[in-house]
Amino acid sequence: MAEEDRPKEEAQNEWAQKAWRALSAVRRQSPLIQCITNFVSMDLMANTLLAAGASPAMLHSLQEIPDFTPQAHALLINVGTLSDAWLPAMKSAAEFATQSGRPWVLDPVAAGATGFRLKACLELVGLRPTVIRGNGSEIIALSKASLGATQGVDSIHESVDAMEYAKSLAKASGAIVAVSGAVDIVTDGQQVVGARNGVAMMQRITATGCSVTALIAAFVAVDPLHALEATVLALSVFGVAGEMGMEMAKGPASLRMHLIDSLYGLDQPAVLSRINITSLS
Ligand SMILES: Nc1ncnc2c1ncn2[C@@H]1O[C@H](COP(=O)(O)OP(=O)(O)OP(=O)(O)O)[C@@H](O)[C@H]1O
Ligand SMILES: Cc1ncsc1CCO
Ligand SMILES: [Mg+2]
Repeated sequence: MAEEDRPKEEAQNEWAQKAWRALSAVRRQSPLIQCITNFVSMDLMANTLLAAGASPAMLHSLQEIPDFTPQAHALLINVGTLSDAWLPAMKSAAEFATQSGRPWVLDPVAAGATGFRLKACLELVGLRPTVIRGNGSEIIALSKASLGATQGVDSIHESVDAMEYAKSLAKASGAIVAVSGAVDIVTDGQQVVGARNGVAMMQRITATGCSVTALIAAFVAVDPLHALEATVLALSVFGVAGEMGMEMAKGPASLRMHLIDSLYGLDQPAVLSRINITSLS
């Protein structure tokens, strides 16, 4: 190795060690993750959390939140199939999580697609999520607080196009902001870290983004004082599972299965050799 590459290599190794420790903590502690999520994502999200060693619970009744949310180690709110009836439950759960000192994570699906959705997402941001994870178009819409520039739930932007918007959203909201894509970008408004794991085929499976947001909730649940690190580690670990799954897959449907199997079976050598995280700031 060239002398000048050594610090980079050391930083990379450090991230990889942290990833293995974080995944091991999730497996050991099996944090309970309350997910208020869209109908499309429920199955893949619950199975992603189980494969990682966490414990998912898809509860969204307003009446159950006072009893249940304080018991959960983290909360995930995803507005993918938002309706009038669900929004009060989302807000109540966010408030209970915060009051109970639990981290909560927001997935602002298609934030720029409709006025109702954008307003709801902005109100949820006002309830101080620990982390916000979206695709490029979602983070741009949320940061600008304006409609447009999205293809429904799919992004028309590269994650790197959203970097400055992510930083300003992080500064304005106090949340860690993550933008998924070829490079997953994570920022607290100052520091920016990139994770380069994953395969493009993951975009061809619905709810991989939703599921990695739930995985972020699980990683933050076991290390709530280091939410930026936990977020980038969750994104990278999910990406590694995608890379390994792709080696066995024939297309999106078999990738979905092999990704879950790979996440479940991830071992230390695979994590240490594949994690690809670098500082971008
Ligand atoms: N070009 C790419 N190369 C590698 N990984 C990618 C690429 N695009 C997306 N991913 C990965 O795919 C997953 C989903 O990201 P994506 O940006 O598609 O989320 P999303 O649009 O919110 O998805 P959904 O709404 O369907 O849940 C993330 O883990 C991300 O890292
Ligand atoms: C396809 C779709 N529509 C609303 S939510 C969702 C899942 C991916 O975000
Ligand atoms: Mg999404």
